[in-house]
Amino acid sequence: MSIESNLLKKERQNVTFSVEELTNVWDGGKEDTEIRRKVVKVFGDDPVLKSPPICTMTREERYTEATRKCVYIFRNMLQKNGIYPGSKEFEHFWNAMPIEYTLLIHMGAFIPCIMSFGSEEQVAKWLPLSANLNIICTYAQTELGHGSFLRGLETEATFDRETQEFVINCPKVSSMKWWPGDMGLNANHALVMANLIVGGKKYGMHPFMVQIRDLSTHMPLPGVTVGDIGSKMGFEAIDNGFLYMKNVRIPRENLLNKNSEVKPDGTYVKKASDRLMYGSMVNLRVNLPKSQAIDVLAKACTIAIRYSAVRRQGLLNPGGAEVAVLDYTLQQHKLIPQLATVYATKFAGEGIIKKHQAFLQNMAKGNISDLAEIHALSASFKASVSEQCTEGVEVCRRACGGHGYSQASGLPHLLSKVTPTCTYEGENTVLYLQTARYLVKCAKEKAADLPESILFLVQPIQNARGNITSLDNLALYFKNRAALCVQAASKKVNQMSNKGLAMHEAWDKSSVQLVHATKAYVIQYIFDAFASFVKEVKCSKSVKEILEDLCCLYGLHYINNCSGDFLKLGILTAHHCNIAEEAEIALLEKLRPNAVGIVDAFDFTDSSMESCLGAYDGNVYERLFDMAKLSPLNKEPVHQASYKYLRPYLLEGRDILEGAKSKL
Ligand SMILES: CCCCCCCCCCCCCCCCCC(=O)SCCNC(=O)CCNC(=O)[C@H](O)C(C)(C)COP(=O)(O)OP(=O)(O)OC[C@H]1O[C@@H](n2cnc3c(N)ncnc32)[C@H](O)[C@@H]1OP(=O)(O)O
Ligand SMILES: Cc1cc2nc3c(=O)[nH]c(=O)nc-3n(C[C@H](O)[C@H](O)[C@H](O)COP(=O)(O)OP(=O)(O)OC[C@H]3O[C@@H](n4cnc5c(N)ncnc54)[C@H](O)[C@@H]3O)c2cc1C
Repeated sequence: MSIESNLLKKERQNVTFSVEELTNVWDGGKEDTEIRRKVVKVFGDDPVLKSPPICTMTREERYTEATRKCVYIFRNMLQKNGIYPGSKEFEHFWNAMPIEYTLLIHMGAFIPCIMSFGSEEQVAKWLPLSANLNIICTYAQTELGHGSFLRGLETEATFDRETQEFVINCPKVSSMKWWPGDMGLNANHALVMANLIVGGKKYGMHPFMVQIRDLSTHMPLPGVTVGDIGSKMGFEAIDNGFLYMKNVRIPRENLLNKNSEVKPDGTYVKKASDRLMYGSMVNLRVNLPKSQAIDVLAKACTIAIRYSAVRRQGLLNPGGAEVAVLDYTLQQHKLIPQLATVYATKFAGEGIIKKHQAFLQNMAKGNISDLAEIHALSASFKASVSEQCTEGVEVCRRACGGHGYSQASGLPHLLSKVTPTCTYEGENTVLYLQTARYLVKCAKEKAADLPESILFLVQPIQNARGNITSLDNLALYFKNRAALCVQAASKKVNQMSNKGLAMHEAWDKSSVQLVHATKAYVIQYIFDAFASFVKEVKCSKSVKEILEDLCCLYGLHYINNCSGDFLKLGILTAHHCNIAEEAEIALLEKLRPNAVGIVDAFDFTDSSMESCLGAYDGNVYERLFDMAKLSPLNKEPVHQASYKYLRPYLLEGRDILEGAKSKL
């Protein structure tokens, strides 16, 4: 056993709580842990799902491997292993997925969309085909020229009464669909968001099923120009695509018509609120943070904390032995708060998923009264979590020094996976502004007209009592700050408008404060939800203590990072801020011996991380060396480029050096 493995073994011996029990809490119960492990094992044991490490493959190989494996998973493995939407197995399915995958937009975005936009007959037609991969369909909304401002989308679907068809056109280069996942190479259909035009009248964005490739040859159909948009910062395996359509004709029935319909005579019938057109985005914003951001940060923490526990660098005591970098207070200050973020966002996210499920049940009965609340909550939650996790992964990467820059650490891959969560499914600033709109409206309402989650905005500010670092008091500081920030931002909008500015100008001039207020709102939501979870969860004292400490650390770390705000608003005094700083440092010291145990509790398999720094056994140096040997550049002892370009000068060097030697 290597020295490094021994060091991790010792770390594990010092852990003061049951790692298995924390795993159960993380998974949602003992039974869930068993199910997750079962799913992970089935996938992990299957030889068809083995591939070379991603950092040794080209982009083309990565796309090919990911497609090969996903087709196998979706066609052969899901049904066979009882993994279907609604099952417990499905909830843990992400943990078993290969490190890279394609067909995500088809499975994760298109299928939910067909279910929310399609009539019963349309769902009956398209759902089995797509579930069996008999068709592959992308979600084509964003265009080259517009992504955020959906009313600016330019693709048109014009109704031709004569032929009972819609004619799809991208009038300009800027109107071509750009970015949709699975679209470049795999999809033969696209759910296209286009402006509906009937009899010269525009009815706004509607969803259309458009076939883009031939069913037998997979060649693009007449009028369709489609392909891959090229290399990106990450997502090498995914064929994000472009799609240009010129006079592409589709049958009238291909307008997904659950919410609105065009009759054969051209009559437009609206069956439900326009807002439901945005429903698919709410659905993804609620569901993507866990798998695409929180788990990614959890993996980055696992890698950085295990590595920091084995990496020896420098001395704490003059004359003493070299210490693990995790023993430095500053390294703890970088990494342990990231662990707190993982826990806070995961448990707060579960609350939002439950709220969304309740909303969907009500919607099925025709009641969409909670739509504004769930839209505001999911938009700001997606924005805040993606931001916190992206920052957190980069902190973890840099905390691994030089090796964190190597693809072999697994950290650059995680960073490039989490970064676009700040952009896709709604650019974060744009989403914060959506929530701000709701908050400003709520701030003007009477308490009786507001949902419980927002009531604090209009209630009198309460003073904290007793220990300032108690979870109750921390929750109160966050609530007070959110209420005061929202009130201040609303006041600014009003003042600007009273000065004579048009409402949209007043809004833009106040937008810095509005986004700040929204961030304050969503952080109070996350803290409150995590604190409530910690209070209610049934577990042993030692596990509860870990969760309480993580919750307290989440609150204190946030407050210490923006204490100016709390001071400015009169919520905390300088004396309170000093106490909060010291309390955070004390918590870091307290959590340090359990840090490896806490990341072990995430229970990630080595193959799900592909990290030389983060493997369970801690054998970092051997793994780094082995991975370097696999680099395609090391295939031959001398690379062709050296022979081709360097050799003439190297030979000159040889002659000079050997000449010098013979003169000696
Ligand atoms: C086997 C696999 C299993 C999978 C499991 C699932 C796991 C998931 C994993 C999937 C990973 C996903 C990977 C990547 C996906 C990327 C896909 C995309 O980016 S796709 C592209 C994503 N693209 C984007 O996200 C685009 C972002 N842009 C937008 O969303 C909109 O254009 C806008 C909302 C910002 C403005 O639009 P505009 O028309 O100017 O609107 P106004 O401002 O004038 O407001 C009008 C009124 O509407 C209201 N309202 C608004 N939204 C909503 C809503 N959602 N709801 C309700 N209401 C909403 C608003 O409050 C207001 O109300 P009021 O005040 O009047 O009462
Ligand atoms: C990896 C990846 C996968 C994607 N997958 C898909 C997909 O499957 N399907 C699909 O349809 N799309 C997809 N997209 C596109 C994605 O949804 C858009 O990129 C996103 O919605 C942002 O829109 P945009 O690119 O137009 O940014 P822009 O809106 O142009 O943003 C540029 C800047 O302008 C700012 N800005 C914009 N509006 C405002 C405003 N009102 N006030 C203040 N500031 C503003 C933004 O904050 C940002 O700083 C994907 C994108 C990526 C990166």
